[in-house]
Amino acid sequence: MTETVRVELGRRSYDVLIGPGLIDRVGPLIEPLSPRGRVLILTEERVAPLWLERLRAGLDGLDAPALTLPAGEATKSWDGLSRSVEWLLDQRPERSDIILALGGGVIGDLAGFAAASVLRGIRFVQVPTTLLAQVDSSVGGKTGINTRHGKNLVGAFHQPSLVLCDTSVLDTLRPRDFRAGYGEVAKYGLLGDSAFFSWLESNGPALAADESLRREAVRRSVQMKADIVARDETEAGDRALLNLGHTFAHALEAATGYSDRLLHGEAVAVGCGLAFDLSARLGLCAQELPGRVRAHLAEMGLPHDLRDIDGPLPGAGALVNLMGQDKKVRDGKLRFVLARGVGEAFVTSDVPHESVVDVLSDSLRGKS
Ligand SMILES: NC(=O)c1ccc[n+]([C@@H]2O[C@H](COP(=O)([O-])OP(=O)(O)OC[C@H]3O[C@@H](n4cnc5c(N)ncnc54)[C@H](O)[C@@H]3O)[C@@H](O)[C@H]2O)c1
Ligand SMILES: O=C(O)C(=O)C[C@@H](O)[C@H](O)[C@H](O)COP(=O)(O)O
Ligand SMILES: [Zn+2]
Repeated sequence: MTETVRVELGRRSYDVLIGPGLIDRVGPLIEPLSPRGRVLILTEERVAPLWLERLRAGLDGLDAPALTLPAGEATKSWDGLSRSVEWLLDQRPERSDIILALGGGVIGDLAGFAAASVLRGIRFVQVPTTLLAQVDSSVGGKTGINTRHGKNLVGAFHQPSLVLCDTSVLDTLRPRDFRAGYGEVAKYGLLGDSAFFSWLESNGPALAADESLRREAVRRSVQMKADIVARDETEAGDRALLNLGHTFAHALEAATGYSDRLLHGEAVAVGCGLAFDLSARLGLCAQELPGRVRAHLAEMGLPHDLRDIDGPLPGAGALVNLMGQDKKVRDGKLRFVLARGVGEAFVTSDVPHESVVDVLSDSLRGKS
């Protein structure tokens, strides 16, 4: 059973297909995009041994050279970009070729940026292999890399031409990577769909083992993202809601060196807990709401407080300084995505500095 969500962006509209077994049909599915072109695959060393040959078999004999990069967030870097771009140029690409990203959000963001840059833009297809990439990073066209100045600070909006979310590919994910992806799934319910959050409270623990529930979670997440992106492709307004928890998350990822100490989805879970703490502290939402959010994140095995992060962290003041690298900063003021309730997020810069420091200090309390 395959579900389709359409991302409506005029002549750059595209489909997101969701269901088991899509990887075996990649050839016929991408053929209409470029009947004569080649497929240039970017992937990484953990995904390639599991899924590359299967994908190639599904390409029905199409010419499809592949570059296999190191796994992990450090690949979403200048070094990863230059290796990708130089390899793509070695293949003597033409504009009728297609770049195919086979991997999680790291490969998707990197390959998308390479696709935006090579020959000033080649079409690309996302075959996301993590829960996070299926529900979030493969859709919407935000591509880019991290630099020493911060997370995702160099990149481009470059929409894919097709997204193939094969839900059976998630079977090989390590449990920790599945849980991290769930951080972004929970985010959707928290930011804009309280019925979805209630559904997740009932069904979240069963998702990892049940393909049809997983497909439903991916479909609802992708549909919400597609609607938001169609309204606001380049984040002039509503799209910033997708950043719930991220002002905190990106600072924490910088503080932990973009390493396995804290995965992006885990940082988002901690950030969502803190965003609800801040909302309650400012009297915007009910005082018991952060407890409800945390109870669900904890049930899903996700961190939700700074004291849940192993190893040393900077103090509250230093974390606030790191938040200053955020793209939502306006006139030097931090902007946050806060909430009046579950599913009722909004963007505001009306947040006293001391309240942010207090929330961070509380969350650090008891940290060893
Ligand atoms: N562009 C966007 O809109 C957007 C949205 C959300 C997140 N992101 C970015 O996405 C990145 C995080 O993505 P991620 O969580 O997918 O990380 P990732 O790409 O590093 O994948 C997580 C881990 O899973 C492994 N893996 C991938 N697929 C697998 C599979 N099928 N079986 C077994 N192992 C597999 C990878 O090797 C890696 O170790 C971050 O850089 C984040 O900033 C971007
Ligand atoms: O697609 C978006 O818009 C998002 O904000 C999705 C986020 O989950 C994602 O982490 C994104 O990469 C953050 O973008 P940034 O522009 O805040 O770096
Ligand atoms: Zn994110």
